[in-house]
Amino acid sequence: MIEAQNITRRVRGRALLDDVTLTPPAHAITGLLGPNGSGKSTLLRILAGLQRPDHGRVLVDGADRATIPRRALARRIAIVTQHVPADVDMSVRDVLLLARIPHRPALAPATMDDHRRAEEALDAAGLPGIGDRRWSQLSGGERQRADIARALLQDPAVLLLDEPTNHLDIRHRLALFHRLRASASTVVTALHDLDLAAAFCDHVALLHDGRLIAAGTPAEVLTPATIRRVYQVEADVTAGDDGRPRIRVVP
Ligand SMILES: Nc1ncnc2c1ncn2[C@@H]1O[C@H](COP(=O)(O)OP(=O)(O)OP(=O)(O)O)[C@@H](O)[C@H]1O
Repeated sequence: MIEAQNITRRVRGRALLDDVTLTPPAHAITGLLGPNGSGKSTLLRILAGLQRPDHGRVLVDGADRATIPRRALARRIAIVTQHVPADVDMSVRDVLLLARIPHRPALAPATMDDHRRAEEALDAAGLPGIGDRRWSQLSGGERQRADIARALLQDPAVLLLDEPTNHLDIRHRLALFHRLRASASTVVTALHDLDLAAAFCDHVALLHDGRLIAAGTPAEVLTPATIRRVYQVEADVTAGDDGRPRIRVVP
């Protein structure tokens, strides 16, 4: 559905991404892992079309994304960036309704159904009744949850999330991943929390210095040797009853 082929991105001679090929399985959750500065956000931004690669291409349903009209892409791909903009002078409801624009004729106003769905999206995000609040007045965690609700309201075939849990408390982290698991979208999410990745991702891809060094199931990728190599920490990894790895970083 979405595919990165041989992506290289250089800035002032330095490779932020070096020949990265990623094929996230459709309708599954792919965790994009790697230390700070390893290239996760850059890859997500290139997948979303917010940045261009110097080499390589992104395919969407088999077609080069550069050839697909913006509006058609907006119906298929949604992104939640790491730093959700706060200085937006709009109501929460109006921000969410932006997600429906690609789904209706140009310049047509939001429909009753759009309004109903926006309220439902806020309810599902655990934010009932906040539609009239100003976006700029939400807390960091509320804004992150509302922005994820906006992206889901876009009904994207591909949902790209950059550190979607960095402002969320533990309950809302779990709630988010249960929702992602229930969604039909192909999800690619940058994550620092290896336990969360092990528990919920179907597939993980590990970046290190702009290179993809491992990809596969969490059990295949999240081994003590790989964690040591990439994160330079010692970790005990055991298999849970569900076969998924449980990771305990040795202090
Ligand atoms: N516009 C830019 N110009 C120069 N360097 C950049 C630019 N954007 C990103 N970088 C550098 O590219 C590298 C990869 O950054 P990126 O944000 O993709 O990493 P990341 O894996 O998402 O990191 P983090 O986990 O800290 O969010 C970093 O070293 C960063 O400093």
